[in-house]
Amino acid sequence: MTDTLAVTDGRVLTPEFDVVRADVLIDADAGEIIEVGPDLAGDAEETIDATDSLVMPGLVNAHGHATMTLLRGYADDKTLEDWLQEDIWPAEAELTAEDVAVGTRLAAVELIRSGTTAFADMYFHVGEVVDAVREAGLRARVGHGVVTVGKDEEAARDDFAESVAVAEEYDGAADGRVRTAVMPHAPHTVGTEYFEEFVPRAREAGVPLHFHLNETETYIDEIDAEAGVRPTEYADDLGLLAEDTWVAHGVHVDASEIETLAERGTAVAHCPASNMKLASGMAPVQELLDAGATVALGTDGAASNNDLDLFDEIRDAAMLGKLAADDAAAVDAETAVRMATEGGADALGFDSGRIEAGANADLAVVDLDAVHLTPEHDPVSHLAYAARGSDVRHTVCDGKVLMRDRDVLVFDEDDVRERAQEHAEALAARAEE
Ligand SMILES: N[C@@H](CCSC[C@H]1O[C@@H](n2cnc3c(=O)[nH]cnc32)[C@H](O)[C@@H]1O)C(=O)O
Ligand SMILES: [Zn+2]
Repeated sequence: MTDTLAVTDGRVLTPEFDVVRADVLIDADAGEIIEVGPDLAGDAEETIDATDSLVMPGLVNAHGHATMTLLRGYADDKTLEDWLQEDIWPAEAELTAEDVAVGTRLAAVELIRSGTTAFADMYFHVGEVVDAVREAGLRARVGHGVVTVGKDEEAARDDFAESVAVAEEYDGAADGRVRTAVMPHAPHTVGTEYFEEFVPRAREAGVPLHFHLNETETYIDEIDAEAGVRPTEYADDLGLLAEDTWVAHGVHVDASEIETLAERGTAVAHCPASNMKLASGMAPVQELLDAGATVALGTDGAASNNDLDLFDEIRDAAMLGKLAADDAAAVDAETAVRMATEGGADALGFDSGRIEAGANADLAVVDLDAVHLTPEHDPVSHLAYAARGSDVRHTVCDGKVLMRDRDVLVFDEDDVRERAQEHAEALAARAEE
């Protein structure tokens, strides 16, 4: 007999965005939703209570660098270029595999606490990331980030080759919860000849690609100077754009680039908090959506955010989307919540982000019994504009309970925090030597 779990006595956010009273019955072994409907508790071996709560799809963080939690608050208030070159890259040069293990666990606890069940990760020491994901019970699309600028030919080729090898090695790890992608950092930080050599190899390996696109004007100028075209056209010519590819940011995309992304089916992971903090600009999210592009949400690394609470991104995406469009009706509440759930799942290629029979059992149960959520006119409005990660009571991923009544079950949280503090201090000391 299969293990079953029922989420009982709550209200459920349906794929149509109706809110209905229903239980959710889950096959915990298969990690799938069996049924959504009334009175299913009797059929289950284990139950979790959702009284006064809203059961929503687990949030999907579609762009980030989990280990960068160790650099949270390390360097703030700078442009992207200065911040990376003066602070982040020197610190990352000192990062060890153990730092990645510790930092990714810290990120995992934060994600679970705020109802995120799937995330994307572009970093290095990917084996450590995979181990942390396995232990956390989360779902992730991970990859090794490639930078070739400043490297000699051999080191550059090794870096890209490693990204392909890592993607092949770990795809399907952690009972299939880990999927992979080849992750060249950005069009301007990887040389053309390396894209030409390795993109076909990534396609042969059957894995997606993920990279930063048009994050700042400076980055666009670099491609313009080198190739005389917009970066999206440059990426398209190199075969980088496809349905299973998703890009981060897409801040400064013009009308023809928006059309290209939509035509290729390449999703955009919008990172509003990171874009505001680094003053990168305002992504034309409503225009992307109107063109038919899939838009997901990401936090980016914690060092440019400075947390991993996707409820902030939902709210920021709605707010910034209105400002960018100069239209208060742009990026409405439902749209913003959809980007953080089904948009992210579609971008990352997971059958999650919807609470319906047959989908992955990835859920967040949000406690609506709170002063800042009173009164209730429209729960979807609350999810977009008033709820926060700390309102999440239970987190379920792949049919397993990762957090119950705000108690994270998969890690010793105090131990994770203590080790993160130690590793962050030692890292900062090495970087300043
Ligand atoms: N193997 C590469 C590492 C690339 S990982 C991905 C990189 O993205 C960097 N990163 C973090 N946030 C941002 C951002 O907002 N824009 C661009 N890069 C970022 C991060 O610091 C990390 O170095 C190397 O040898 O340097
Ligand atoms: Zn990034």
